Amino acid sequence: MGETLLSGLVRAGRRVDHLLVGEKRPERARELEERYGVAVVSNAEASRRADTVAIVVKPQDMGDLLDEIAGELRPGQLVVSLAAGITTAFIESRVPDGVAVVRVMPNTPALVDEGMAAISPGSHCDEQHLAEAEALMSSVGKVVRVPERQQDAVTAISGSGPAYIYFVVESMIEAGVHLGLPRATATDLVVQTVFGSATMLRETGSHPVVLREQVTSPGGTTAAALRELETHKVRAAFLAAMEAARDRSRALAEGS
Ligand SMILES: NC(=O)C1=CN([C@@H]2O[C@H](COP(=O)(O)OP(=O)(O)OC[C@H]3O[C@@H](n4cnc5c(N)ncnc54)[C@H](OP(=O)(O)O)[C@@H]3O)[C@@H](O)[C@H]2O)C=CC1
Ligand SMILES: O=C(O)[C@@H]1CCC=N1
Repeated sequence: MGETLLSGLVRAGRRVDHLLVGEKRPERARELEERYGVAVVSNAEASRRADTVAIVVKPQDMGDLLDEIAGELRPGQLVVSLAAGITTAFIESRVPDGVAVVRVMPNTPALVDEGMAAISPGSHCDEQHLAEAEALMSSVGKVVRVPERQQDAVTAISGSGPAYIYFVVESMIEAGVHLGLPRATATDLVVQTVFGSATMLRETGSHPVVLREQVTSPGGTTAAALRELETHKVRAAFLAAMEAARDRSRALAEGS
C-alpha cells in the first residue's frame, strides 16, 4: 500500500525532491530509489525532515515503529496513518503532545488513481491538517471524511472491498469455464461486465436495485440466476463477511 501511495504521488506530479521514503531493507530501498527517483532514508531521518509523515506498516508493527520515530516528531507535524484498526488515540499516546494525527483507510485501486479513501481527524488536528491528508489521498482517487467511529466499517467495505470484487470476478470466470467458454473469453467478458456495471453505477447515480431490475427480464435468464444466489444466501454471506472484517479491524486495534 505504501508503494501504491508513493507511485500515485509521483504520477500526480509531486516533486520527488519533496518526498522521502523510510525503508529498512537495503535491497528494497535501492529498488524504490531506482523506480521513483526518491531519496530513501532512515525512518528517523524521514520523520525529522518531513512536515507530513505517512505511516504504512502493518498494524502489528505500528507500536514498534512509533517507538522508533517518536523522538524525532514535533508538535504541529502531521502523522497520517493508513493502518487498519489503529486508532488516532493509540498513535497520539505514543507521539509528542501536539503532533496532529489523521487516520486514513485507503484501498488498492489507488494504483490506477481510482482509490477510495476515508479520513478521520485525531484530537490535535485542525482543518489545515485534514486538508493536507485529503490532498495526499486525492492524488490517487476519491476521499471522504468520516467520524473515526465509522473507520472499522469503512475498512470492511472499501478497504477490503476490492478483494470481494476480485473474488466475484474469479468465481464468474470459473463458472464461464464450466459452461464451456475459453478462459480468455470468460475473463474478457467478466472484466468488461464489472467495469461497465461500475461505470453505470457511478455515471447514472441510479440505485443498484433499479439497474438490476433493468437486466432482469420477466421469466428470463437473470431471474433464474438471481433465484439461485438468494437460495445460496449470497446476500447473507456478504453481510457476515463484512461483519467479520469489521470485527477483525476492531481486534487489530487491541494488538491481536
Ligand atoms: N493492502 C491493502 O489493500 C490495504 C492495506 N492497508 C494498510 O496498509 C498497511 C500495509 O499493508 P500492506 O501494504 O498490505 O502490507 P505489506 O506487508 O505489504 O507492507 C508493509 C510494509 O511495511 C514495511 N515495514 C515494516 N516495518 C517497517 C519499519 N520499521 N520501517 C519501514 N518499513 C517497515 C514492511 O517491510 P518488510 O516487508 O521488509 O517487513 C512492508 O514492506 C497495513 O497497515 C494495512 O492495514 C490499508 C488499506 C488497504
Ligand atoms: O486485509 C487487511 O487487513 C488490509 C486492510 C484493508 C485491506 N487490507
